[in-house]
Amino acid sequence: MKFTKLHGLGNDYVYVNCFEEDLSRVDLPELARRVSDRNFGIGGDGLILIMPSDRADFRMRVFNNDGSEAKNCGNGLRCVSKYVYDHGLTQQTTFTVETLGGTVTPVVSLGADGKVDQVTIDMGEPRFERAAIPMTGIPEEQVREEVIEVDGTSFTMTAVSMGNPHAILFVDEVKEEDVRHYGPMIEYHEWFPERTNVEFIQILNQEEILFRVWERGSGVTLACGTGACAAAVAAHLSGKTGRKVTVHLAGGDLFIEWKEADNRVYMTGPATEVFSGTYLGEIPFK
Ligand SMILES: N[C@@H](CCC[C@H](N)C(=O)O)C(=O)O
Repeated sequence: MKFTKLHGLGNDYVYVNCFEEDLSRVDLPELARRVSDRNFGIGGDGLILIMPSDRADFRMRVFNNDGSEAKNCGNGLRCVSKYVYDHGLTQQTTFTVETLGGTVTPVVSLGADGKVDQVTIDMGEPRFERAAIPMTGIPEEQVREEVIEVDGTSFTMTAVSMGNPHAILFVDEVKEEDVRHYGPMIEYHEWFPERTNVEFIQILNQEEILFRVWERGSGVTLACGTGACAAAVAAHLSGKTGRKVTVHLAGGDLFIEWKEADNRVYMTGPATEVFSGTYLGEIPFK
């Protein structure tokens, strides 16, 4: 199986071009676990398939490194955009990509070498109702600056769906050890029937947020695009930032704008291709 390794600010996935590779008989969750393994596989935060779509120009499927399938992935979308343009699957600098969370429209900007450098993506409208996250409780109610208690510690949390669930925790100081300790407890908290991504954010000023993430199904990663969008939305809702912010992630910066005119969230950031190769490990069939 041919693959390409790309990352968005260090959020790295193994990408397979399914216009060329037929994975229809493959056990995809198991393949994701195998290729993601950093010792026995290729290594990555998960597996992303670039596929034909019958309703958009392309389709993206995302599997976390535990094999669970996610509805959306911001860094993945930027990398898919880079891949399809740089590898000649499209000549257009804007196109549509179908995900389980809806269809999005990336716009790529080219560097001096004619390859994709930055990608801006209309990530759609954020959702706040408990039913949309999903969270237990009254379906139409929103969770805004609510207290969640884990292991004797209280966090102020706002829940946002960007096609996938995000628990945004406002903290005075982002600490790596807290992400590793409390992240998994909140991911599996009984309030979240489909688990959740967990973001720890520290507001630096009206235009900047410091951000660390515990991703559902992948653990600590260096960046999360949908998480950065959700963090920008939650911070603005609480009156802590404006509508345009720079989010400082462990792997670098993303620029996020939640536009008032259309209520949609726009994410801009880089995508990087690192290497490609042939996976010689055993392919698990269904
Ligand atoms: N890294 C991603 C999100 C990947 C999926 C997530 N772990 C989930 O299960 O929802 C991003 O950049 O958005």
